[in-house]
Amino acid sequence: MTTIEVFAPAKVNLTLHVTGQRADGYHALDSLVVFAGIGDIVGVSRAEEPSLTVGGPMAAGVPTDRGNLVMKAARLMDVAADIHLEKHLPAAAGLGGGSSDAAATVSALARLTGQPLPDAGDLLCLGADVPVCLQQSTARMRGVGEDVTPLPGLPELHAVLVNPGLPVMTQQVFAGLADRTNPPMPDPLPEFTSTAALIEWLAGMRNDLEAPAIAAQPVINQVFDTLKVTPGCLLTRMSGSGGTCFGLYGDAETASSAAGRLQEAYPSWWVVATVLNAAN
Ligand SMILES: C[C@@](CO)(OP(=O)(O)O)[C@H](O)COP(=O)(O)OP(=O)(O)OC[C@H]1O[C@@H](n2ccc(N)nc2=O)[C@H](O)[C@@H]1O
Ligand SMILES: Nc1ncnc2c1ncn2[C@@H]1O[C@H](COP(=O)(O)OP(=O)(O)O)[C@@H](O)[C@H]1O
Repeated sequence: MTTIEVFAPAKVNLTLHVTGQRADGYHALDSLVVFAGIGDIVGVSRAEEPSLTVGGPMAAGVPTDRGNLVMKAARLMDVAADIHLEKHLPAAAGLGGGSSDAAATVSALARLTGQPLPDAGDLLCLGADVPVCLQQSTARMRGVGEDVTPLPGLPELHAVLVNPGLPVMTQQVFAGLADRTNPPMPDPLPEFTSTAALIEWLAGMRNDLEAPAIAAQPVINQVFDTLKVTPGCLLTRMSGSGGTCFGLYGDAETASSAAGRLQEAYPSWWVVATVLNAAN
């Protein structure tokens, strides 16, 4: 029996500007999206009836029924498959775990069956993050998530991702926005010749969802405070609708030592040192 495995990396929003709201309630975004070295793994093989097993260190609480986005992705492809999902990413964390799993499922099933990939509109129905997650490469994401422009050549970044273990509901965070019409990033984006230049520019950008996410889960403030004082931390920001925040560092060793300190001080938090944008 042929099994196809696809890596589903964490999505990290280096910036997330909310620039408007559509009549259907969805928000217009302008976001610089990168992918991390950590992620879930999706394995698919053909079956008589659809089935799903979920394992891995972050499996607790992840749906194992038709509500799982990997099952929705298989239904969209109209393929009966045995799916095994190995969760390494926290759920409801601003890392697009479910979206990345769904995109990986679509890719895996397309390879398994030879079917074409679904069109952009169908992918968007699985989740606003699914189109960018299908690309798995650095991009500027606009619209509600359907407008994905690849951004090759961005310098790679050494990061620590920190999630305090409390789920954050994306819909609730968008609903808590005080202002829905904020400035986009510059167009075109500047060209970055070094990591330092990129981080300096990022410091002038924003994640507009930080304030409503902190209102929903005040522990995010503690994550920021803790990350900021780790030696060598150059920038902190929240990813997506939270609660995962990231710190950026000048090199892998400094990031890894910051992660070690954080994990020791907060054993219940999910802490990972990783490279963002490596395969870019
Ligand atoms: C905020 C972002 C930023 O990358 O990331 P996450 O926090 O999910 O990782 C995404 O836009 C989330 O994408 P995704 O999680 O796939 O969103 P969906 O399931 O389509 O939508 C969840 C809810 O978020 C709100 N939503 C989502 C996207 C968008 N452009 N406008 C919205 O208002 C809607 O209230 C929707 O009901
Ligand atoms: N494969 C999946 N992995 C994680 N969560 C999933 C998955 N499929 C469905 N879900 C549901 O989607 C919700 C959002 O999870 P997730 O996609 O990880 O959020 P975020 O994009 O904020 O990181 C979870 O609360 C969970 O119930």
